[in-house]
Amino acid sequence: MKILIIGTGYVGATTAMVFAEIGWQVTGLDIDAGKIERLKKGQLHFHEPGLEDLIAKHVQSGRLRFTTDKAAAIKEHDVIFLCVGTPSLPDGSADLRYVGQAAEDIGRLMKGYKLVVTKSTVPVGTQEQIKKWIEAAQQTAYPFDVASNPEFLREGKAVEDALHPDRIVIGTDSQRATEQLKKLYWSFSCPWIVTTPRTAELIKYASNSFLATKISYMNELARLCDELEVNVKEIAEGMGLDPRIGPSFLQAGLGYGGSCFPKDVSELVTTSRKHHVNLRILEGVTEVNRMQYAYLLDKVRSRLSGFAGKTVAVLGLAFKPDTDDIREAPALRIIDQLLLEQASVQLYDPIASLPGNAAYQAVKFCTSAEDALKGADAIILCTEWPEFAQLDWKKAKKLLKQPNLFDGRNMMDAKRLRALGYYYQGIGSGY
Ligand SMILES: NC(=O)C1=CN([C@@H]2O[C@H](COP(=O)(O)OP(=O)(O)OC[C@H]3O[C@@H](n4cnc5c(N)ncnc54)[C@H](O)[C@@H]3O)[C@@H](O)[C@H]2O)C=CC1
Ligand SMILES: O=C(O)[C@H]1O[C@H](OP(=O)(O)OP(=O)(O)OC[C@H]2O[C@@H](n3ccc(=O)[nH]c3=O)[C@H](O)[C@@H]2O)[C@H](O)[C@@H](O)[C@@H]1O
Repeated sequence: MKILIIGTGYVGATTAMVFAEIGWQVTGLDIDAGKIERLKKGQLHFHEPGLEDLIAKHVQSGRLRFTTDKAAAIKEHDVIFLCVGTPSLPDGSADLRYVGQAAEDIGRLMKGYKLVVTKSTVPVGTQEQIKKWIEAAQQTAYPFDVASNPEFLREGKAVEDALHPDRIVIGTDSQRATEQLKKLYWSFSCPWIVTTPRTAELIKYASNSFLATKISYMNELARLCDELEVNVKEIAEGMGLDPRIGPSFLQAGLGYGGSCFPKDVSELVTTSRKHHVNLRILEGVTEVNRMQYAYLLDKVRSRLSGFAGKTVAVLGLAFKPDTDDIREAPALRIIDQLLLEQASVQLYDPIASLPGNAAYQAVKFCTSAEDALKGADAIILCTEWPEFAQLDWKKAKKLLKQPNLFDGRNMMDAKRLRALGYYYQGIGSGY
């Protein structure tokens, strides 16, 4: 079986690598010619640890190739994975325009049987819609099957997650599709869930939304911790030792960002409303997350008695470490608000960069953390890059106008920084 991956972003490029790594012949197709040109040379168009080396390895071995030629690619491959984006529409629901275009291409250009597998995160019922799109575009009624195969990888850990998944979820009504997918994933020994397309689609949204719920729960609790002079990190540790709770996703901070949690929670809430079900917990999760950055900014504003004329060093821009992805990054909201309130912003991130639009012209983008700290009245730590923990904070203090450190990721040792003379505040750092 030859595999075609439509969409070579984070998920598509990683999926292409995985199938090449386990021995299949794989082609990546994208409408973005720039991305494809780079991938053909074994170069990645985003930062993801370890991925570029593996892609280069398989481009060189000939097992992995990339193209923009839809017609040839769709004709030549029997198994097609959809890995295109599904961003949010203004009403919060998922924009299926790219999925629709890819399905339409497949229907129009197929010349024999195809198995069409959706890895993109799509609302419940989308497999039925994909079937309709393909049928509507077909000139000849070639047979095909559809299957949902949601992806659970994390950015920054994509290689490890995709090569060693916790589970493989397949949603299809077709026995032939199930057998083909089992063959494709031959080397994986993790648990399998084979179910209906709708169940598979909902498993993905329910998983992301639950993880987002854990985060918002801890963030709300962190606010209480601040009032009670209790440290939320110790609360998380104490809770996490209960195996029914588990230690992961209990880190309070600036809230969740990224291309998935915000859009997926919002899609699930929107879909539920259409079905006259109010997911009140998830509405609360969204609301807590929406205001979490403001909770930290309030602390900074009050310490500085307002932002006008003040210099603020923002450390970290990416929505989390080990990625250059800034989609829905809390740091962006913080910068927007600081600029609105006429602060001077000095920003440093080891990898991520700001969007090129005029709104950010006023931000001084620095080449090191030390550079960003020079003359600052306060530091806001937005992403827990390990290099920030390793900074010489004693020396750094001399660069600052005022030693105010606001740790939006609770990553620093509060006691040590206070002993060095910093005014230190985390989120729920309590005492
Ligand atoms: N980024 C992540 O960590 C994860 C993302 N997902 C889901 O996977 C999907 C893809 O996400 P990303 O990889 O982050 O998106 P992305 O934006 O990085 O990549 C999507 C790619 O699809 C291409 N594309 C769009 N329309 C196309 C078409 N008609 N034909 C060929 N290529 C086309 C775009 O040019 C782009 O390169 C989304 O539904 C997302 O929710 C799921 C799990 C993890
Ligand atoms: O559907 C997706 O796209 C993916 O979304 C998340 O992965 P990702 O967004 O890459 O990153 P996470 O590690 O989950 O972090 C998301 C956000 O939550 C924040 N977070 C995470 C954990 C925590 O305890 N506290 C917390 O604030 C992070 O800082 C980050 O902003 C899920 O973890 C993946 O399983 C899923 O496949």
